[in-house]
Amino acid sequence: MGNTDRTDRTDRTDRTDRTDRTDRTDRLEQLGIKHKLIVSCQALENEPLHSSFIMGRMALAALQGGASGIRANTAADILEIKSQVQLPVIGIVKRDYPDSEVYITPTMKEIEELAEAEAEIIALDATSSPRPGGLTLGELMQQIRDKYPDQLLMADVSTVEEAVEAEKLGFDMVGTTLVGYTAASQGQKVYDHDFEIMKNMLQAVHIPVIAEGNILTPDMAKRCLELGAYSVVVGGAITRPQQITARFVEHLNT
Ligand SMILES: CC(=O)N[C@H](C=O)[C@@H](O)[C@H](O)[C@H](O)COP(=O)(O)O
Repeated sequence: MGNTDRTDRTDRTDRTDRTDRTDRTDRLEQLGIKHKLIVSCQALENEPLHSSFIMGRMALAALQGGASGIRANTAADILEIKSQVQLPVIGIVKRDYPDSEVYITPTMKEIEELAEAEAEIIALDATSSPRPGGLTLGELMQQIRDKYPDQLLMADVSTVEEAVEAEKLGFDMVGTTLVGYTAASQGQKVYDHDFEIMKNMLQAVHIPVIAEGNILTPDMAKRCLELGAYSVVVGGAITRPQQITARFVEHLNT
């Protein structure tokens, strides 16, 4: 009898999870970012363009150029961006914690800030790096899903294994954002060997794969979509003039 009760409860939970997931998949489709360009508008405290006002105008420029979505850091920037453009936002909060290398939306606190700012998608570090407070990614996911069952979640990963794990944990999409930025992916670039890591991720998971990180040219962005990426996120090559300038200068000096 007890077992039957448990089975019924598990079935119900499974059904609810499946319904939530189907709803979220429909909502992702409705955002209109499939096969489209998303522009990341970010400037940290140590960057010349650090300012919510400027990020809002960057987003407006991106909209005028034809972007279909924006990626942004902090609730303040997201609110300003949303006052300028009606585009879906992938929100993150970059915050350093003393006991962890994880800095992209590391804890529930940042998730709450982004949910409050109504980011259509929340992205968080889903690498195997140890998290603040010793919480596992699975434990954090459980907390997020308990509080925000409808929230679309993007896993920023650095390896194929992390992408597989993210899918198992119930993320709605996975991004190549952190390729080259973790110990596990040191020395790699997402575009190496014709985007080999991304191709392997596309083989390994069923959820959408978003190409992000070091996509430097329109050709690269197009290639990502040709290979099957759901969307492509471009940041520095569009919104960080210091990086763009350095690329020109370096080329002139070689
Ligand atoms: C590694 C990390 O912290 N990436 C951050 C994630 O949001 C941003 O600083 C990047 O600009 C963004 O991922 C887009 O990439 P790129 O600027 O290379 O096009």
